[in-house]
Amino acid sequence: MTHEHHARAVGVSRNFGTVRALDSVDLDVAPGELVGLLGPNGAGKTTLLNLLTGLRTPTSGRVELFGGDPRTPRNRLGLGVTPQETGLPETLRVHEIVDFVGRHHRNPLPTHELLEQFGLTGLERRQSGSLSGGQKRRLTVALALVGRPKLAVLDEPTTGLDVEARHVLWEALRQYHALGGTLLLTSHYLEEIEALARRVIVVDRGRVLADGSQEYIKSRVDTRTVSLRSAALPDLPGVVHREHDGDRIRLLTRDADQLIRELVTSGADFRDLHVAGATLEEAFMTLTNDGTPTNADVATVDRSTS
Ligand SMILES: Nc1ncnc2c1ncn2[C@@H]1O[C@H](COP(=O)(O)OP(=O)(O)OP(=O)(O)O)[C@@H](O)[C@H]1O
Repeated sequence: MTHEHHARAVGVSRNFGTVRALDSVDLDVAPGELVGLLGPNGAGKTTLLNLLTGLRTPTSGRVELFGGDPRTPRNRLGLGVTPQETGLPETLRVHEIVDFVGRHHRNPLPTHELLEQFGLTGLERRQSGSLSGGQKRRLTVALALVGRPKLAVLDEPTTGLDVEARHVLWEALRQYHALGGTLLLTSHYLEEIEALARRVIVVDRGRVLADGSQEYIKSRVDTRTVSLRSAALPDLPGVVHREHDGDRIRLLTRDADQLIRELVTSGADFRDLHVAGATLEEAFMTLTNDGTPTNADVATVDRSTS
């Protein structure tokens, strides 16, 4: 049976005691989409994935998986999931774990093929307890795809991976998508969403702030980056976010013209001035906060050190 949406939330809210984790969220994921869910810590991303995959129920509103109730086992057959945290049986070998999970599916991917895709070839006979953190993470994401799911829901699939391992995983996910798979993933790495997702959904404080193509998200915020070199720059009005890399300073602002006027009248010594449009990361920062540190800052640090 085909459905217009693989996953859908209609007016969904979820409370945990007095915390409103999700507040009237509407979301749909159509077959073949590759959707990135972005949001700072505590935004509600995991809660949303848990509702869509049937691990939790909404306080109000409706969720659908393949057109039905996500808690009905039949509706979950086409679903592959990697939660934020997973445990693997430590004494089982890698191939035993993949074979075991694969046997729950009608048409599993051959184990060697899956391990090759995820850069795990050669580790078949290793006990999972002896794998590195990054190898374990790749294995748990691979397990979500072993059954050739129609929809894969991955909560921060690359957290803890080094740059090389992250790229291997991206390639595996791209391959899954190219073969018709639908992907909904969260990430703290904005460059990851930028590299992978066609559609981006920005969530904060339980609400969807923006939903659309990367270009749309960027255009939602009329933000510019003013980049310059200066040994000492005073605080300037109209700066949404400020970042230092040696003497290179990046100022995020909604009004570059005004900021440059302020810069000149401040009398600060500066050189090598550039003005550029918003990257997805900058759009995200502007949408979700006005200067307080968020995961976007973490992602920036990660990029600069990688
Ligand atoms: N089981 C729970 N009991 C109480 N509060 C919860 C529970 N699960 C989530 N919350 C709260 O709901 C809000 C949303 O949490 P959620 O885990 O969905 O955010 P997130 O966007 O996935 O965050 P992160 O990026 O840190 O993983 C937070 O305020 C969190 O503390």
